[in-house]
Amino acid sequence: MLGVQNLTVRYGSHVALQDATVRFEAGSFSAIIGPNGAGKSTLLKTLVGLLPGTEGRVAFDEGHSARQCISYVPQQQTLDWGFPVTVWDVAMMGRTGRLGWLRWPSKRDRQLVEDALKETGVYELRARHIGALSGGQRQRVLLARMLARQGHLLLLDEPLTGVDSATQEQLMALLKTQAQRGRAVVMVTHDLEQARRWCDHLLLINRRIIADGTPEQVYTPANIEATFSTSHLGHTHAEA
Ligand SMILES: Nc1ncnc2c1ncn2[C@@H]1O[C@H](COP(=O)(O)OP(=O)(O)OP(=O)(O)O)[C@@H](O)[C@H]1O
Repeated sequence: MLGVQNLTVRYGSHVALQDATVRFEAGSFSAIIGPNGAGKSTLLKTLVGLLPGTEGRVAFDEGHSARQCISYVPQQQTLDWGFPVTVWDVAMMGRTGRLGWLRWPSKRDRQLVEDALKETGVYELRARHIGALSGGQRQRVLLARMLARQGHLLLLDEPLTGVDSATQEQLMALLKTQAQRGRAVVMVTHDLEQARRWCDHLLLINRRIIADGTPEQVYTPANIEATFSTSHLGHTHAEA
């Protein structure tokens, strides 16, 4: 459904990602895994279109050419939670765009927001200011905004950070359901074990793609070593 071909991303002279080629399919739940600084967020931001000036190609299959079909959930800590809006308002942004609404919500918009808040378990909190939420509740609100958007491609950057283990399981089940409904779900995570249990497609990266396939294909001692060893990082540095 969505892929990158021979993608290289530089920040100034620093090579964050080198010659990466990968596809993410509809109906598949993918995890991007790697150590800090491996280029995981960079890959996600490239898919969303937030990083111009890259080498290589980002390609969508026919019928999915518009970036409008992407729902992106950035890392929770990159957002301003002091903003004076409610849970309902944030979820509604999935329908109407940014604050200062680009258009007035329709009845369908309101229904989709209500459904999304119920599915993520925060409907009861809909009138609450987002600054008054716990970490796990904030993550659910971000997922509600994502669901309300009704995108075909769901891209999530570390959606499990700051979330207790019971809630993590619920959120993973929710994402799995989205994949089973035919969406392409792509998540950045540090949790290898969780990715192995829930995802059918894993991508190990460390500034380049180390391994790409099913959990069984990808989780070999050699691949784990190549992904997480610091000597490899040094090697890539030298190449860059
Ligand atoms: N805006 C930027 N300007 C300069 N360098 C950047 C920028 N964003 C990221 N980098 C660098 O690019 C590399 C990859 O960053 P990226 O955020 O993609 O890593 P990551 O795998 O998501 O890491 P983490 O697990 O720590 O979130 C890092 O070395 C980072 O310092």
